[in-house]
Parts: sequence; structure tokens; C-alpha cells
Amino acid sequence: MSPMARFSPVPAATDPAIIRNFCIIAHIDHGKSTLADRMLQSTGVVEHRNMKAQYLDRMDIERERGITIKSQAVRMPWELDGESYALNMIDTPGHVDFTYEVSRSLAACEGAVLLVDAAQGIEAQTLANLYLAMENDLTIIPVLNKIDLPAAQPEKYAEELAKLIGGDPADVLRVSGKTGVGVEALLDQIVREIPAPQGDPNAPARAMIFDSVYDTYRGVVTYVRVIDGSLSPRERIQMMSTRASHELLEIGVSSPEPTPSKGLGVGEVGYLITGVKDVRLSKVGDTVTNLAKPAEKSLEGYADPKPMVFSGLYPIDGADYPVLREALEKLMLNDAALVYEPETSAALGFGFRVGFLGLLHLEITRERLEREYNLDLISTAPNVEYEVTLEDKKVVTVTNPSEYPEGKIKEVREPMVSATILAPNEFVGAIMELCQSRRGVLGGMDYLSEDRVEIRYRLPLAEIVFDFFDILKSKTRGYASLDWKADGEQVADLVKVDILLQGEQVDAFSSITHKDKAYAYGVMMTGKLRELIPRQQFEVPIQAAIGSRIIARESIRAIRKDVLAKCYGGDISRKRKLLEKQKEGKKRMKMVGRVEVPQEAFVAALSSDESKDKSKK
Ligand SMILES: Nc1nc2c(ncn2[C@@H]2O[C@H](COP(=O)(O)OP(=O)(O)OP(=O)(O)O)[C@@H](O)[C@H]2O)c(=O)[nH]1
Repeated sequence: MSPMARFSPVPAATDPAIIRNFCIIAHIDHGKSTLADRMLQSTGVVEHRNMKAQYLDRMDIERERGITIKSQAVRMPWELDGESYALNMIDTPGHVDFTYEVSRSLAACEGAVLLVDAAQGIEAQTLANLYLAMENDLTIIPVLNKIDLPAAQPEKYAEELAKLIGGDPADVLRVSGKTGVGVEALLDQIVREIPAPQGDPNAPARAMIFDSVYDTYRGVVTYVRVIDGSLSPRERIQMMSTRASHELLEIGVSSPEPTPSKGLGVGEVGYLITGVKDVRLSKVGDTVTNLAKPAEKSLEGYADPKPMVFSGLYPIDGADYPVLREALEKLMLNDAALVYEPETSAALGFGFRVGFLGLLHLEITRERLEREYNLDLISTAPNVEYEVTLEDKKVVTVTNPSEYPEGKIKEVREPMVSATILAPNEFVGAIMELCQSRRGVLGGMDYLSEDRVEIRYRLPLAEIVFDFFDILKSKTRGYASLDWKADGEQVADLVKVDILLQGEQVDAFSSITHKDKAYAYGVMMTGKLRELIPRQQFEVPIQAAIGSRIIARESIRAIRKDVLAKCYGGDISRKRKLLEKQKEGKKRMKMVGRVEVPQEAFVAALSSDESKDKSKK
């Protein structure tokens, strides 16, 4: 990761009057990382020749997918009217799965650059991020990006932006992160408009953690923004949510390589190293104070990230189970949002039930496990968390369909979201149709301009978390954007559909669905399995059932397979070879009752091809 830190001491505390803390907020792909990189160049922090594309996106997967997962902070010098300033830029993740991290990064700033693609206009995450910034009382600088594009319509979108946040369209800055046009003017504007941080330098120290990353060599690196007081190396600090205390081994600023300093004062943004090895001990949103002189009240806003989507992860080769467990333990050090517990499946063996913030989080985690730890995994169909109340008033939380209670059920509650969709108005009909088919309830609709509309729906999380966005995109020729946030729960008519092979239930294929959709699931799954499972020596019925009621049925006809029939008498060694080969093949089979199911069948049946979020956005 980072090379050895250069030691060029930064003054113990910078005068808050010359500090500007800001972040860039934007819809995905509107060019936030490109602009951030350009700013690093313009301020001379990163020389041109050292510039890797997207300097701030450190993880390989981030770079490949062009998305920002973990926020980072960088300090940049800038001069205006003969005065020197220190600009702290905090990079925020753009995807809806990571909203909590965005909101913490925003809370560390006084201002935000609201970046909008001049060829696309305002999108759903532009709005969602703008609202978050407004809730944090940030000064907003509206900026149109990519003005070098031939398709850019700066006039039109400057008007849209001005209408949204108030002000004059002429005041909306125009830049290109790619060519660098307008970037220096933007840096000037940041100094002029964003207020300097304010805090009490003599009060007990309070610093907010807005990011925590695990570094193999340095342990957990915690990014903080000092609100009051100051922090210095070698003193003992305390985490206010857990009261755990640690020694500050190193403290400094990223510019952008970690540079140790003699301390951090009011308004400063930097990093801490305490030697802890687990990001859970240094949680995003927590307040750091001084153990000897602790603050009385922690800063506002600390929430444990809540997993929204669950999936079972199983090694294809059972012998890899210990590797998977170790890999999850390691990933957890760097991902406070990841939760998991061991589980066993009759069909898939030993594995883990893992909770994620969303589908993207799931995919990234799975990809890292496969790539960094060389694992081949089966992941079961993702599901949300249900709360089941039994007749005897007992409440059971279900994150795995096969644990759905058998007893008498009084009611089932499912998580809900409020979703905002932005799209050209010609697609309103198609969008409403899609939302209705997903059990959505219309919340309202507003026109942002003559031809663009914002539609709000309340929908069950289970209905949107998997394939909704892809379908929305295809129904709107890619023009719609979506943002959602958790919004309570509702009682719903849900049932568990089981899949049986020769009368034996296969737990990995069970699913909790709405009553009206149970039949479709049953037909789809039995049909798929009929294609995927090879013929056996006997007939194999495949059934879908709700309780004891069969709702769909297929069957695989018997085959009498005599492999040796091919070797007309003759060569005995050839016969042996064939038998050996058949044995090899058997190894990759799972036995479900008497039925041999190839591993590939599980993989294929559980990877819902039509519902895979291929666009990742
Ligand atoms: N023509 C042009 N393309 C740009 C400009 N800025 C960014 N791009 C391109 O737009 C795409 C998205 O840019 P990114 O910087 O990765 O977008 P982002 O908003 O950071 O995306 P996330 O980090 O995932 O939120 C990339 O293909 C960039 O090359 C620009 O000023 N002009």
C-alpha cells in the first residue's frame, strides 16, 4: 500500500482561519474522482508523472469498476490574493449502499462542491447527496463538469441547478476534470465561499471519525476531523462510544502520502494510528477524545451500519471452509459493515450467512474473496431480513429462508424503502407500471424542469434490491436514476416456497416471496433445475411447495446408463480408466437424498441471470 511516510513536520496546529474543509458530491460517474485527481495536480500535491488515474481510489476493485468505496482525505495547499490556505478534500463514496459513510464525510466539512455532469443533468444521487449536505448545513458550490463534451448543455443544466438550490444560473461554475478547464477558478471559489472551521481550541478534544481503513503494515488508520481542542502524538485517546482507550502512536495528515505531524488542532483533518488491528475498534461516526481530559458529550450522529441483504456463502470445495473463515475474518478488519455467522446447509455443507449493506457490497465482497483468497464460492439467492410473529407472540428474525418458522404464524413484517426515481417525463408510465408490479405505493411526483420528473415510491426492499435497477434502466433506455433509503417495515402476505428433489427438501433453494409471486418462483426454479440436473438411473420429480401444498412440478426422466457398454468386451485397462473417470466426476456431485446434483447446477440455479446487477450502478 502506502510507502514509508515522509517526515516533513506540519505545524502543531494550523490556524483554523486558513483551513477549508470540503467534499465533492455527485451522482455516480459524473466525474468526482477525475476532478479530485485534477485538483491534486493543480495544487501541486501530486506531480503529473506520479499520477495514476484515480489516485484516491486505492483498492484495485474500485479502480477497475471506477467506483469509490472508501473515503479518503487529502490536504492541499492553495494561494489566493497572496494568502496561503490549507484545503482538506474529503472524498466520499458515491453508491447508495454506502450512504452512511457519505453522511459522516459530509459532517466533517463546512462546504460541498455539488458536481453535475453537463451532459446528464441532475440525477437521483445528486439530490440525495444534496439533501444530506443541506442537513449538515454545508455551503454548496454548484458546478457543472465535463463541459468539454460535445453533448454538454451547460446553459440548460445551470438553470436546472439554480432552480434546485436557488441563485443565478450564471453563478454555476463550469469545469472539466478531464482537461482541467475551470479547476483553478473552482479552488479559488472554495477558499472564498466555504467558511473556515470554528471550534474551541481550549475545550477537551473532540474529533469525529469519518473513515477507518485497515492497512496490512500499519494496522487501522483512522481518519478524523477535529472539532474542539487538539490531539497530539503519544497521548492516550478514548473512543467515546465504547470507552476503549488507545495510545496515539502516530498522527498526521495525508498530502496525499501519510505525513506525521506534531498534532491536529481545531478544524484539521488527518489520520491517527493506534496499533489496533480491527476497524470495529475505531468506528465511523464515533468521537475521539483525550483520556486525561475527556469531553463530556460526544459529537452527534453515530450509528452502527445495518446490513440489509443476506446471502449464504459456501466454498465449492468443502475443504476450503477454513480458508473462507479466515478470509472473512480478514475482510471484516477493514469493513465494519460486514457481519457473518457460520451456518450449515444440508445441500451445500458448511458455510456462512453474511449480511451486506446492499447488492453491490455483496458483489464486491464476493469478488474480493474469490480474487484475493483464491476461493470458488456458491452464494445463495440474496434475501432481506424478515420479522415473523408466531401465534404465541414469539418474534423470530429470519435472515435465511430455511430458518423460516414452521409453527403457526400470526404475521410477517418486511423492510421497506422510500425510493426516488428521476427520469425524462416520457418514461413516467413505464416507471409507474414497474413500481406497481413491485408492490410500490406512489408517494408523490414533481417536475424538476419541463421534461424531467422526480417520482417517489414506497416499496418493499425485497422488491427493489435485486433486479429492480436493471429493469428500470432498460425500461427507460438508461435515462432513469434511482436512490433509496430505509423506511420502516410493513406487514405483508409472505410465504416460504420450498424446492423438493424426489421428495427431499433442498434448503439452499428455499425462498421467501409474496404470496402472489410464489407460483412464478416455483415454476421458474423447477424449470431451471430440470435443465441443470442430469438424468439419473431413476425418475426424479422436482417440486415446488408451500408447506405441504405442491404448487409446481417437473420431472427428470430416468436413464439406464451403462458406461461399460461402450467398451465392447475388449481392453480391461480401458474399462478401468473409464470407471476412474466416472469416479472423478462423482466427486463434484452433491448427493441430495439419492439424487446426484452437480455443483454447477447449484451455481447456475442460484445465480439469477435475469436478476444480476450487471451494471453495478
Ligand atoms: N469528457 C469528460 N469526461 C470526464 C470528465 N470527468 C470525468 N470524465 C469521465 O467520466 C467517467 C466517470 O468519471 P469518474 O471520475 O470515475 O466518476 P465518479 O463520479 O468519480 O464515479 P464514482 O467515483 O464511482 O462516484 C470516466 O470515464 C471519466 O473519464 C470530464 O471533465 N470530461
